Amino acid sequence: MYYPVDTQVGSRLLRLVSSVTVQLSIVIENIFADEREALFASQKSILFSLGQHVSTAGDFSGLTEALDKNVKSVLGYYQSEFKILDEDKSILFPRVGQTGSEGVNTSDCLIGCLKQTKTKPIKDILSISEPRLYDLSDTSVAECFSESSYLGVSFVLVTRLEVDGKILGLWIICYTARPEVNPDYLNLVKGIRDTLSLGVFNLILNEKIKRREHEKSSLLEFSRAVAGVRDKLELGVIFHSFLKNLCNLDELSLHWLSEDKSSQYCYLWDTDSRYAGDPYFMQEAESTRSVNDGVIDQVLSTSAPVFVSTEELSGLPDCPGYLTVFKRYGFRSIAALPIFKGKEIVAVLFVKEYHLGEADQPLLRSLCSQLAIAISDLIATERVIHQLGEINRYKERLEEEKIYLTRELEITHNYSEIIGKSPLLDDVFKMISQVAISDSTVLILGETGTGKELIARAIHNNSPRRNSLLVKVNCAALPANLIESELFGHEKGSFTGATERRVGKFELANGGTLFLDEIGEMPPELQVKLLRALQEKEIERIGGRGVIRTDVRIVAATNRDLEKEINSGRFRSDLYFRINTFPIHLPALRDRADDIPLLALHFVRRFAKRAGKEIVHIGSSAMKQLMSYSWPGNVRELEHQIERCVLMTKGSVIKDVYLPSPFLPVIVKEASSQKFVPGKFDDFEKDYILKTLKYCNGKVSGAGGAAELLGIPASTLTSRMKRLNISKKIVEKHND
Ligand SMILES: Nc1ncnc2c1ncn2[C@@H]1O[C@H](COP(=O)(O)OP(=O)(O)OP(=O)(O)O)[C@@H](O)[C@H]1O
Repeated sequence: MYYPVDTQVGSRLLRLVSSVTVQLSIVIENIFADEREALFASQKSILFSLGQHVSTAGDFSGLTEALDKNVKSVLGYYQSEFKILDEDKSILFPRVGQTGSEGVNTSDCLIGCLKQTKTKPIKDILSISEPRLYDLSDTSVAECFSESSYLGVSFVLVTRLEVDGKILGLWIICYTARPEVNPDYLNLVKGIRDTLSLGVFNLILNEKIKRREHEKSSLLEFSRAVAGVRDKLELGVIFHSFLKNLCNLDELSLHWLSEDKSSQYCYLWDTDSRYAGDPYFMQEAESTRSVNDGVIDQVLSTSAPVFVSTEELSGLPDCPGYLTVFKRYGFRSIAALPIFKGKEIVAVLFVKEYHLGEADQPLLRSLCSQLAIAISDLIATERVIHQLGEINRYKERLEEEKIYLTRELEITHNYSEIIGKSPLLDDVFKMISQVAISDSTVLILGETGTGKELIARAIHNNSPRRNSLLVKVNCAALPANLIESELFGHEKGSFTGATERRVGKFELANGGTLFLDEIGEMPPELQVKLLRALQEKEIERIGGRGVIRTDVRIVAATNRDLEKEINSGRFRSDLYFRINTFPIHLPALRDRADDIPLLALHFVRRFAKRAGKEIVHIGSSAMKQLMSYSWPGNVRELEHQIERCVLMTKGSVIKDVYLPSPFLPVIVKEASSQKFVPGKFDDFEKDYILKTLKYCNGKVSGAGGAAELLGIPASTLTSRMKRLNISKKIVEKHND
């Protein structure tokens, strides 16, 4: 309804209205100003209180608590989160400490949600300095906040945290419904963000300082631990505990490179890992391999960590087994990290599914370079110990050789010549030249004193083994219980009396020839062991823990009829067949009488020289006697006979020989003239030896000694005397 206004009344009214309007405007303006001031004051007090709480927050958890306490109700959010950039700004790490409504800790959902800053939406978000609201139903950004949407968040207001132009990360405010974001709200958010930025900056700095201190103390602890390491085992334990605990590295294996970087082998591995006990891994890892496995070669060429998925691995053309094992045990990826000693890469560390954070690198690098120094020290020590062991073994062998050669020198005379031109000896020479060059086992058969040892030496000296030792073992001269140790050696403490470790004759003869003299006397239990050693070319020291490979040529000799010995059960037929591959029969001296003058003159020259006499000839009657004697003791007997003649001869010609023929029939006669009384063979043997000793006035060895008369070596007689309990006293008693 419209009322016409009296112009006078109307203009008065208009003036009144306009002055009221002015007044009203002033009042309203004042009210607004008051309200803004109140809002400003409340924002100021919020920011003030927040600032106080932020400055005392010791970590991101405290920071979030401070936020929730001071601004959560004002901003009306559901939860808020921080994502902080790593040092090289390539990754956004969610920081532990986000709390949801009612204090629900959601941090677990966010662990591991790393964001690569190079990817499109994250890159864009980081480039905006002003707070921006994102609707999570928009798929182009939802992926960046996937963990939030999982918690029922539908909007996020994201703002960059920065101090002096240095971007620190993002503050993400999460809402379950669209918030009303007006300019006042935005101003408050910005104010809070600036306070938070300072808090975050301080926290990051604080963390850095703490990390450095931790690094320093860890390194100190590590070097202390490593300094006390004595062996690989101890180093392995330290290696695992430090790298696992400090750098969170798991399932480790360290591959050491050769000096020329062409090959590598696994030096240490995680004994707790699932694959550690896998025989395939062990076999693969412990053997030396080329570095060209598609991974280590990459590390070497780039001098940087290499990350490979196990899928990729199995596609590599020559992928070694130790890498494929990782796939078999379910690893999705492997990191291969170079380990430096100074500037040189000395090893590569394989780690399971590992993301190498920038922050971990300095500590890891320092730990690894200390480890590398420790390993190279250990390897150098191992090498020195190994070399010392080798030197000691070598010294031991040289020592044994020296003892042996000295002993040999004492007991042997001149074996360089085999004297004789008879057709029978010629046949022997032919056989020696046939067999010497081969590695065949030779069995020399012949009566005592026919020169079997001489032939054995000739075989050795004409064989390719001549520069190594010919080692002799007299199987008859040693008691049965000692022959085994003599042949195979023993470890210290392996039996009573084994006070020192001893290298056996088999080992001593390695590369050379072992002469088993009087093999027919070897005790049956040892014959089995000898057969095994000959067949398998391996021996075992008494009390030893492993077998020792040997390369020995065997020459055996006996004056026994081995076939008879087999029939009587004293010699193993299998051993006989093993050693009888190339038999050489030495003729008895009586069967090659043509050689007697040559041999006799040879011995005259030798003994005359030794006695300082000038004897040049053997008279014809003496020679006749020598030629007609039957020589049961063969060349040895002739040798001793001539020695005696030389000693007895005054002029330059040997006119008389002193052959033992008169005495032997005496004994035989005496024995045969008596009425036969059956008795033990040992008793008969004992009696016979005693009588011979009596005849020789107790002289065992040398010219005119009992051994010569009995036609056996002095060592054999001594051992038989021991066995039959014939002591010096008994001999003397017998003489009385
Ligand atoms: N043809 C020879 N020329 C020179 N000396 C010889 C010859 N044959 C044997 N002798 C000498 O005779 C001695 C006995 O020789 P050897 O010890 O080789 O005999 P053997 O057959 O091994 O005796 P045994 O069976 O008793 O052990 C040695 O001193 C050796 O030098």
